[in-house]
Amino acid sequence: MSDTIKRITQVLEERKQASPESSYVASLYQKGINKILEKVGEEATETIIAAKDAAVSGTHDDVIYETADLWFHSLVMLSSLNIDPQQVLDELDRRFGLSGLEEKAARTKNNPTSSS
Ligand SMILES: N=c1c2ncn([C@@H]3O[C@H](COP(=O)(O)OP(=O)(O)OP(=O)(O)O)[C@@H](O)[C@H]3O)c2ncn1[C@@H]1O[C@H](COP(=O)(O)O)[C@@H](O)[C@H]1O
Repeated sequence: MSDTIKRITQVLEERKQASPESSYVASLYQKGINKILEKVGEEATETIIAAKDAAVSGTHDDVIYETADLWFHSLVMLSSLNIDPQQVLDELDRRFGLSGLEEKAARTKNNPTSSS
């Protein structure tokens, strides 16, 4: 796992014992999964808007900032569900080198009614 993800994951785990008054992450845990998912959705939307702006303006600062917010809140979501981010990285590793088009063709062949 990257050192950055490892360090953040460790802090997110520690924040499960922290008070919501002293920690943003603890305040999210206290508000619960629906609030955390709301933040993920909000940050995803802000990332899309920033990326559309970046595609026109060519400036990248906002899209980097918003993507960091999105990744961070996704890590909070995983942590709140007690899912190790390494499992997501393992899944990406498993897919590495497997063409998305081939994977989709195999999936459609096995389940012809699947539309996604
Ligand atoms: N990486 C982050 C990080 N990225 C973004 N944020 C916070 O995420 C929030 C983003 O939400 P918004 O932009 O919508 O701001 P907001 O209006 O305050 O949010 P709402 O009140 O609407 O929920 C801001 O409060 C940011 O400060 C983060 N907060 C914490 N971390 C990491 O988590 C660690 C633990 O943080 P604490 O639990 O606060 O100590 C920190 O040391 C950092 O490493």
